[in-house]
Amino acid sequence: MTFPVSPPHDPEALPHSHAGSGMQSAAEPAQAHLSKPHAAPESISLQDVTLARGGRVVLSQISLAIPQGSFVGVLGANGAGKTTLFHALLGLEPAVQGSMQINGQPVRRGHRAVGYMPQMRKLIGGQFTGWSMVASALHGQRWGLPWYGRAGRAAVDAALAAVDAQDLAQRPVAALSGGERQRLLLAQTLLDDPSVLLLDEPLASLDPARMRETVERIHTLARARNMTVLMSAHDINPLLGLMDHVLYLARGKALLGTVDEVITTKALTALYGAPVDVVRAGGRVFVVAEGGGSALQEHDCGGCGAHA
Ligand SMILES: Nc1ncnc2c1ncn2[C@@H]1O[C@H](COP(=O)(O)OP(=O)(O)OP(=O)(O)O)[C@@H](O)[C@H]1O
Repeated sequence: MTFPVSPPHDPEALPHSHAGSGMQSAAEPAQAHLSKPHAAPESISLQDVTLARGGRVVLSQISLAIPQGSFVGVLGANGAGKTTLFHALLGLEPAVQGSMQINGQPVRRGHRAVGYMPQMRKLIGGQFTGWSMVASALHGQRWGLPWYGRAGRAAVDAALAAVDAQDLAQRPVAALSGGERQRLLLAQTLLDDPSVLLLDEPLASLDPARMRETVERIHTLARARNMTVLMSAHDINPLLGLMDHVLYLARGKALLGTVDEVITTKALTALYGAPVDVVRAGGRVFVVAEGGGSALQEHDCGGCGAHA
């Protein structure tokens, strides 16, 4: 997927024409919440939330509600605020204004119901086995706990089994492929049996087949455990057909809805405040800025080749 460059924060108009669609934007704070069969309770909700980094507003007056069990792709150009949003939901970045709840409770640091896979994943502890690497995240601890107790060991075994990684348990992490390490990282996030998973670019550096396999694995796990998943990505295509909703961030605003509601020329042009084309070809979706490649960030050019 390709995204246009997002200019510095400029909270201007978003489309006001989605009434009745279930799509939510910061311009429509009173919009009905996303619908799910059986009226699932809210898993994540934000009211009028503004987030800043380094004294600069990154997301402005965001209001949204995500039902329990939703699988949400979080999309946006570099710097759009995906990681900032995750940090805020983890209680690591206080909101400048507004309120945020997870499972009906105000967000707080160290919430056991929230599993998190960070974006920057240096290979710390590559000398460990897969089992030790997963165990190192028990109860939020990292690296070096010598003894875990019976319950802890069972939790590690269960997490490894959940991601089909028992065969990696005794292998040195340094000798594993990126995709295998990804599975161990996912196992870490499952240790506390979370009801919400925040996954920051878990597909980074995977090949297309591994990307899809990873999304399917996470989707299957999420469905089986009724977990809410927010997964940030730079390419929407591996997520197509599995996401319930897209949360698209641009220019300090957020747009939440189904793929068909959000990933349209009209909706994204309004969100960006600049011409954006959504092109569907061969079962894939591409988002391109008017003027083509030069306006696009290299990192976002998952589909640039198709438009050359
Ligand atoms: N520690 C920091 N101090 C100051 N500004 C920061 C910090 N971290 C991020 N920012 C800024 O906040 C904005 C949002 O960054 P964020 O990391 O949330 O974007 P992102 O959508 O996750 O981007 P990417 O796709 O590149 O990971 C960017 O303009 C970034 O430069």
